[in-house]
Amino acid sequence: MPQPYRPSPLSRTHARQAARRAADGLADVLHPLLVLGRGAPRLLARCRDWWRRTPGERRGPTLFAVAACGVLLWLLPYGPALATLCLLAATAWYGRDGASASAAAGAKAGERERARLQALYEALVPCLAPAGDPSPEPLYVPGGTWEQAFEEYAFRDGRISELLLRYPAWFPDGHLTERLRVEQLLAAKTGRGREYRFCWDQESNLLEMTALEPLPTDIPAQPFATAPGETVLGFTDGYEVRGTVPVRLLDPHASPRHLPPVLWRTGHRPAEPHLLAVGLPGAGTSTLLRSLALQALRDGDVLFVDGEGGGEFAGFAARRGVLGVETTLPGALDALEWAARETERRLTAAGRARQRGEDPPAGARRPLWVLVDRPAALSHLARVHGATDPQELLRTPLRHGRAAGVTVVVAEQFGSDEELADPVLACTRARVVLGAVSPQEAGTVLGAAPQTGPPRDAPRGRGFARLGCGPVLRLQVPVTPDPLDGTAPEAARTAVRELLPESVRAPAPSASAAEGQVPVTEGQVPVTGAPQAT
Ligand SMILES: Nc1ncnc2c1ncn2[C@@H]1O[C@H](COP(=O)(O)OP(=O)(O)OP(=O)(O)O)[C@@H](O)[C@H]1O
Repeated sequence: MPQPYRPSPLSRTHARQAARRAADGLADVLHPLLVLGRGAPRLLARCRDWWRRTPGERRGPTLFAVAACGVLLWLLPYGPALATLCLLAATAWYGRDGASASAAAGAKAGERERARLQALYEALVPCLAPAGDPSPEPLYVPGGTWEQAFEEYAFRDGRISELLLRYPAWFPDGHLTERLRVEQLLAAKTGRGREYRFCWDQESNLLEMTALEPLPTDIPAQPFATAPGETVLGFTDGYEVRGTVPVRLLDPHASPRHLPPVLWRTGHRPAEPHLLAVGLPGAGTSTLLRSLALQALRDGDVLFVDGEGGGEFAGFAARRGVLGVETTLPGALDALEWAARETERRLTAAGRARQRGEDPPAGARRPLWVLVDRPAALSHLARVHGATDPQELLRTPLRHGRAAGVTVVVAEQFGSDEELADPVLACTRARVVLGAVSPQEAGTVLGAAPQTGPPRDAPRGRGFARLGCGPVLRLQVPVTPDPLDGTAPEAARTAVRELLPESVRAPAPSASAAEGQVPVTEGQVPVTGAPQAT
């Protein structure tokens, strides 16, 4: 049966490019007409404004002077032609690109929009117009109008969606608190419940505000199309990252979308080999760990240490590639001691192989992920019982994990993050913050404050990510619930179940596939069954 014709994305792109080229060509040909068409309403608007500003007693003489000039031009040889030429020149001048943007915008703005812009301007006056402003012509003055400060704007659904405003040169735009004051005011006055991106152009004293579309919250766990060594932390805005991955949505009837992922590179040469995620309670850090574990299990082994002991990772127990799910202090200590020894063993094995001019053995190459949820709780217990601090045991995997193919991910809650040990803070250069935290709080974890702040009703799994010294990206973690959590949507739990490796009780698929894996069930200490542990 012949298949229905489905245009490929490439041909659509070509069609779009062809249409764009045709439109560009047409715009070039019609450019003079477009300039005149743009200039005429601007000129009219200026004349109307000027007429409105002219006091009543001067309107009569002005009209008389204009009429006299008109008659004179009419009588002069070539007068009408000269007048028409002057009018065309003036129209073209006002129609040029960037000419009198605010005046043009003002002409387009309706009464309600003008009122909104004026209200916003007046709200900004106390922030941007202090007593004793030294500028001869202040941009922000009580009783001033928005046209003098707002260069560009756009409305969407009756609310301001974009704004480019000029701020005074004296404004301390290098101070985070001063910036945040203006940003919070703008966000509050332009409509709550939305997220905004603020770009401060310090060279030109311009602030650009853009209302952002919400990030999609219906992306289930799935095998993402990534290169080896790449892990999807979540999804972000299209303008921040290059490239997209095809994504299936929770709704089985919805067509797949191409979304921009936040990709974290792990393996032997990454700049950010370990990750620290800090979140508000219930914001989704355990979910992030589950999402990472499902991706890591495609070609590696995973060891869970759950400091809270809430059974968040019980669904992973007794699965192939899962070396352990430790929920108690003794179990966690044994597991982390093993992870430290395993890191050393891999380093030694890889070093010896290199001396012989060979590749490291497969057992030293297979990625190992150590996922630690709430280590501060374990450290507290260890202090009480006089045991070794589990975070200290992470020192070796954190310091040498990169060369040994060991990746450490630590998740902690705000409030307990001060109890994170130095090695954890020093070696985790990939950072994630989850929950509706203030930009300052996010900045303490990420090392730079985000240009946006999450709305008060931030969905679960929403936050920010920063890889090394890169930009702060908005992040939405895929829906990856505990498959045993009855409150989570069934479709999302099924997606997780489908990705979980087989149970260790199922017959091994083949000897080579099981190489380097020794399954350990929940509560078992990985050290006893650790592969090639020395
Ligand atoms: N990205 C997400 N999309 C949808 N639901 C989520 C997401 N992240 C978390 N949730 C839901 O929010 C609830 C809390 O998630 P999770 O247990 O991961 O949070 P947490 O930060 O570990 O909190 P706590 O440490 O207090 O348990 C769960 O019901 C989970 O299914």
